[in-house]
Amino acid sequence: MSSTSNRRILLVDDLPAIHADFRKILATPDETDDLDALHAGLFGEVQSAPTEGFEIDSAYQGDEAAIMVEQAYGSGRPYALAFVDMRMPPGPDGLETIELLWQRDGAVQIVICTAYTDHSWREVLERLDCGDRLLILKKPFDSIEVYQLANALCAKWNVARKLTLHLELLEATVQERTADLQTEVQVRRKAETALRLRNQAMESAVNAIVITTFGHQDALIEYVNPAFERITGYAAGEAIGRDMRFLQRDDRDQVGLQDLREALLAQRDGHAVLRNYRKDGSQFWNELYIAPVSNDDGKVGHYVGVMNDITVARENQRQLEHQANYDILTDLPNRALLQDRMAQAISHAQRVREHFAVLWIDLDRFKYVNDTYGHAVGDALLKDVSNRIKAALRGSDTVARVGGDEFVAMAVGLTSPLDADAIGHQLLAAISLPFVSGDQELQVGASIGVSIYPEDGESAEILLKHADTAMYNVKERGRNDVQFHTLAMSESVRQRATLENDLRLALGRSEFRLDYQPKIQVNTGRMRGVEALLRWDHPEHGLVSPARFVPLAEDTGQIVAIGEWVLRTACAQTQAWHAAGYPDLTVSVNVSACQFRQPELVDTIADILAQTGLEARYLDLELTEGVIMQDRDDVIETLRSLKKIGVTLSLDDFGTGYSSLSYLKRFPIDFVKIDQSFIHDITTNPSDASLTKAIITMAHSLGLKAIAEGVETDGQLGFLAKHRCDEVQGYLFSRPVSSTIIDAVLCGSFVLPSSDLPDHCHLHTVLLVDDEPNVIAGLLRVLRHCGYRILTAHNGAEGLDLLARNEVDVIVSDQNMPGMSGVEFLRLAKDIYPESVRMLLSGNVDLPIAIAAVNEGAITRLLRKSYDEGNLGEFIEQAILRKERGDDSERPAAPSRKDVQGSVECGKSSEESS
Ligand SMILES: Nc1nc2c(ncn2[C@@H]2O[C@@H]3COP(=O)(O)O[C@H]4[C@@H](O)[C@H](n5cnc6c(=O)[nH]c(N)nc65)O[C@@H]4COP(=O)(O)O[C@H]3[C@H]2O)c(=O)[nH]1
Repeated sequence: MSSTSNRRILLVDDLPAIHADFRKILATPDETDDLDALHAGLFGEVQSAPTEGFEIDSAYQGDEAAIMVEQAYGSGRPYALAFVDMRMPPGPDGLETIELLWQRDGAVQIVICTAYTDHSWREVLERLDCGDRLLILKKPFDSIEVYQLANALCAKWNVARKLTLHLELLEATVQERTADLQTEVQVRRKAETALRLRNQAMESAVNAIVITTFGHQDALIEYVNPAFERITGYAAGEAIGRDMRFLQRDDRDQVGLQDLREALLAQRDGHAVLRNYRKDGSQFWNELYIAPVSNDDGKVGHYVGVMNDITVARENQRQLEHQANYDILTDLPNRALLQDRMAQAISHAQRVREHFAVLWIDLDRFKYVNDTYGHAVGDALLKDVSNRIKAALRGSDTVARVGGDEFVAMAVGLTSPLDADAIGHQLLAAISLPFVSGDQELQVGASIGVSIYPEDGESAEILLKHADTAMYNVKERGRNDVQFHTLAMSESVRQRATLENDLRLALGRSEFRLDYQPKIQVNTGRMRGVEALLRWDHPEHGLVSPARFVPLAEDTGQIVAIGEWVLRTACAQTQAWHAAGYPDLTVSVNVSACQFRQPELVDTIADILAQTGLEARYLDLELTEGVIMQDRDDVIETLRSLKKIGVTLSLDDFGTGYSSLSYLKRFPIDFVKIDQSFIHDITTNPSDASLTKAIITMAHSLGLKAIAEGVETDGQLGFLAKHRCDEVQGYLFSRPVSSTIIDAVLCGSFVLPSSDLPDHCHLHTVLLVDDEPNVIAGLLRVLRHCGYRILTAHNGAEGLDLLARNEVDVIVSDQNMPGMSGVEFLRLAKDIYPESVRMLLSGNVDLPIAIAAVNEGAITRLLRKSYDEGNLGEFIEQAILRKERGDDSERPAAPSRKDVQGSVECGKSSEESS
C-alpha cells in the first residue's frame, strides 16, 4: 500500500461494541483469527488506535461525526469512508448524519449499516443525490465482506483522489496556457487595432497619400487613399500601376522637380511644390513630401508621398501679397510697391546712365466733388482718374496711389529730363477731361510736381519729397500746372517750349544754312571732301548750336523735313562745286535716327540725287552707332538699299556707344569716324592712344577707312598719321565754314594751314628733351656724326607732341625740368610708345623716384650728366640694335658704374642700379 494512500475510516455508531467489531474486522486479513482477542484487548480503551492497514476513528453520534469529518477535511487528511449506523439515539439518525457529513466533505464515501428491511429511507437517499458515494451493509456483517468493502472503497477513494489531483493539475496547466493565450491574443488584437487605426487614418486623411515602388526609372503607384482620388479626380484603379509623374504635363522642367530628383537619387526625404493637373485637366498646386520606406533587408523598396492641394492657400497668399502692395480702390500700386519700383529704376538708370522722372499728382477740387456728390461718386472719379493716368503713360512706367487724391507717376527711359514736362502736361490733359456721373458732368484738375533722377536726388525718398514740394509750389501758384523741383529745370522747359515753337517756323523763314568742314586725306594732305553741318540763325538768339536744336527737332519729328532740306542743299552745293571744276569733292551729311526710320528715306535720297544731278558716290551719309546697332533686319535692309543706289556710309562718333568693331562686319559701312573725345587727349592719355590705334588697325582689317574728327594739334595729327589713319577733320585745318570759303580754298586763293605731316624717312630718330639749351647743344655735338635724325624738345609737353608726330626710336630726357619731370615724361612715353628706348639724364638723381621708374620699366637706362661722349653714342646704338632685334630680355651685360661713367643699365635690381 502506498504511504500516500488514504485509508482513514470513520466509524459512526452509538454502540461501542459495533466499533470494536469493526476495528477487529478491519485489522489485516491474516490476523483475522486473532481479531476477537485484539478487539477484546483494545475495545473501549483506545477509540482511535490505529488498525494496521486502516486508520480508524470512532464517533458515537452523528453531529460528533460531522465535526470529525470537518476537521479531517480541513487538515487535508479527509476520511475516505465512513460506516454509519442507521439508528443512533438520541442524536441524528443515519440519514441525517449522512447529510451532515456530506455537507462537510462531499467526497467521503458512506456505508450504511442497518438490520432493517424497511427501505422507506431510500427516497431520502435519492434526494441526497448519493451516486456511488453510498453503499448499504446489512447487519449482521460478514467480516470479510466488510474488510473487502473498506479496502475497495479506500482504493476507489484514492483513485478518485488521484484523478482529481490530476484533473486539478490539468486544469491549472490549462488555465496557465489559457492565460498565455489570452495575453497573446490581447497583443495581437492591439497590433490589429493599431494597424486598423493606421489604415483608417490613411483612408480618412485630408492629405492625399501615395505609395509607390522605388526604382531608378519609375515610381509606380501601388496605393492611393481616398483623399488622392478627391484631389486629383482619378479613382484608385486609374492611378495604381501608373508612374507618379502622370499628374504632370509637358512642364517637366519645374524647379521643384529637380529637388525631388536629387532626393530620390540620394534615397532621402524630399519636398517640392509642383504644378499638377487633375483628371479634368484643371491645374492645382501640389505640395508634395516624399520619404523612402525600407524593406526588411534595409534597402529602399518604396516611397510614400503625402500630397496636399495648396491651390487655395497659394491664391490666398497671392491675394494677401496683392493687398499689401496695391491700393484696394484703384488697384494701383501703393506707396510701398512704388518705392520698390523706384529702387529698381534707380539701379537700372545708374547702369545705363539715363534719367527718369517722378511726377507727384494731386487732384484739384477733389474734396469739393467728394463733399458735394458723396463718397461713391468720389471713389468712381478716383478710379476713372487712375485709369486715365495709366493710359497716358507707357507700359514700362509706374503709377501709384499714395494718398486720398494723390498719385505718383514714374516715367522711365527719358531721352531728356525735359521730356517729363510733356508727360506732365499729357497727364493734366487726361485728368481734366470731363467725368460723367449719372446726369452730372464733373471736372477736376491736377497740380503736378516733378523731380528728376539723378539731378533732384539719388534715393526714392528724396525724389518723392522733391516732387511733393514742387507740387505744393504749383498749388501756391494757382494750380493746374506742372512744375519741376529745380527752378532751372522749369526755366529750361520754358525755353525749350519757345525754341520748339520757333523751330517749327525756322524752315519756312529760311533761318537755316549749311557750313562745310574740310576732310583731309592724311597721305596726300589734300581736301577730299567736306562735311555739311547745319546752322540755325535764330532772329533773336543768333546762332543756335545744332547740339541744342537737332535733338529737339528729332523729338518733334521736324528733323525729317529739315534733314531733307540739308540733303538737298548739300547735294546741290556739291554738284555746283563739281560743275565749277572740282569734280572729286565728296559731301558728308548727318542722318538722324528719326530720319533713318522713314520708309521713304531711300527714295527721297535717290530723288534728291536725281534732282540735283550729283552722282551718288559723292554723297556720304553719316549715321551714328545708335541708328545702326539695332541689328534689326529692316535696318540692314535700308543700309543695303542705300549702298545699292551708290552712296557711301560712315559710322559717326565711333567708340561712344556699345558697338564693337567686329560687329561692324555685318553692315555695309565704308568709313569709321573715331569720336573726337578720343582724339582730344590722344597724345597724353595712354588709353585713348591705344584705343585709337586699335580702332584704326581693326577698321583696316575689315577693309574700312578710318577718319579722325576733332583734330586740333600737330601732335594729334602726327600720331594719327603715324598710325596710318586715312583722313582727318578738325580745327587744325579748318572750322566748319561757309560754302564761299570752301570756294576760296578750292580755287587756291585760301590755303589751309599746312600740316607738319611726318617725314617717313628711315633714319633712326633720337629725341633729346632738356630745358637747358647748352645741354641740348652738347648732346647734339656728341651725336652729330652718328647718323641719327635728331629731334629736340625743351620740356615734356613738347616731347610728347614730337613723339606723336614722329616715329622715335630713342628718347634721352633730362630729369629736372619745369612742369613735367623727366620720369613723368618717360612714364607717359612708355605707356603710349612702349617700343621706344627711354634714357634718363640727370646730374642729381633722386634715387627712390628713379628706382621706382626703373622697376616699372619707364626707364631703360639711367645716364649721369657727366656722360662720356663716345659712350653715349655707343649706348644709343646698342639700344637701337636691341630694339630692332626685338630683344628686350637679352640685353648686353650692363656696363658697371665704373666701366661707363655715369651710365646704369636698367632691368637689374634696384640695388644694382643704384
Ligand atoms: N571741338 C571741336 N569740334 C569740332 C572740330 N572739328 C569739328 N568739330 C565739330 O564737331 C561736330 C562734328 O559733327 P558731328 O559729330 O556729326 O555732330 C553734329 C551732328 O551730330 C549734329 N548735326 C550737325 N548738322 C546736322 C545735320 O544737318 N543733320 C543732323 N541730323 N545732325 C546734324 O550736330 C552735331 C554738332 O555739330 P556742330 O556743332 O557743327 O559740331 C561739329 C563740328 O563743328 C574740332 O577740331 N574741335
